[in-house]
Amino acid sequence: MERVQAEAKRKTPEELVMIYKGIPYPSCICSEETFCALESLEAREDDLLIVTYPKCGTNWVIRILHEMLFFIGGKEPSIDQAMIEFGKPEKVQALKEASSPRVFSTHLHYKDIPKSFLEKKVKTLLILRNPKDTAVSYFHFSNNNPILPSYDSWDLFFNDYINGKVCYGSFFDHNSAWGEHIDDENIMAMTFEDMKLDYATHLKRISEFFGLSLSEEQLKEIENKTTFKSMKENSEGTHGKLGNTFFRKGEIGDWKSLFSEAQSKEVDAKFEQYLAGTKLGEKLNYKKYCEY
Ligand SMILES: Nc1ncnc2c1ncn2[C@@H]1O[C@H](COP(=O)(O)OS(=O)(=O)O)[C@@H](OP(=O)(O)O)[C@H]1O
Repeated sequence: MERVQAEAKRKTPEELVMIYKGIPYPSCICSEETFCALESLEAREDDLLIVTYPKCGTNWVIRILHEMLFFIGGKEPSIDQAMIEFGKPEKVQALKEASSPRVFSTHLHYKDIPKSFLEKKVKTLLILRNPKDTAVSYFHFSNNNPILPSYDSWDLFFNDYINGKVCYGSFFDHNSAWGEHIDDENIMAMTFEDMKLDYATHLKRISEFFGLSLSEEQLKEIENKTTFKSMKENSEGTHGKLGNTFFRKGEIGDWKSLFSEAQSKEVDAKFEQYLAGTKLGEKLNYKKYCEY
């Protein structure tokens, strides 16, 4: 990872981004070759898939599933914790050979998920977060992670975010396309906010969804190990020098520290256009978390 970051520091902001099938990605860790190789990744019925738009709680849920599988099988899944789309094309071979159960995570839009995952109806946990906190988290992450273009101001970032020009494209496109599948039998959607406010209940729902039978004591232990505080304390070990960047505040409502009223209204308008009246929109509980 340090080599990748050193390489990133030599690139111009434009060079840090590559476009694949119309969507921008961080060029230091994504490539067309890897995307092509992923198309031949065969899913297995016992795979576990986590889907998120960036900054919605991916690392939190990956850790949860690793801890759960540790209790079930006595060892953690062999796959590294990066998104399936990150890395060199050879890495896809390692994913193919990894022993079951495999925990995969991705920020890909629905249309770009390897087809086999859809055909095999792999159990998929979709983690959602309100678009305003997601934006603020993404802004800080972009300015602290050399592989992403950095921004001289929040306003400049906001402009790219609202126009879908950040890596992984538009939050609203991503959410509305996944939202069409929210009732698929193999998909369970859960919000960052619900997890924060009623963690024990949602931890149990995750274990039940994936058919992982855990005792109350085991769930309690997982809960304690995966609090924000605990994950932040261990973040240097799990995420190296970027640990503090991955585990920044872990709060609901931090968007109020940066959004202007006009920016808030712009996001409200996008929500109305893309998600209001949909099941996913309802799940986001937009009024509660995003009212200015
Ligand atoms: N355990 C726990 N509890 C509460 N919040 C947590 C937890 N773990 C991660 N986080 C917060 O999730 C945000 C990072 O999201 P991702 O892991 O999806 O980031 S990434 O897309 O993979 O870079 C980022 O949000 P912000 O703090 O708002 O920036 C993290 O702090």
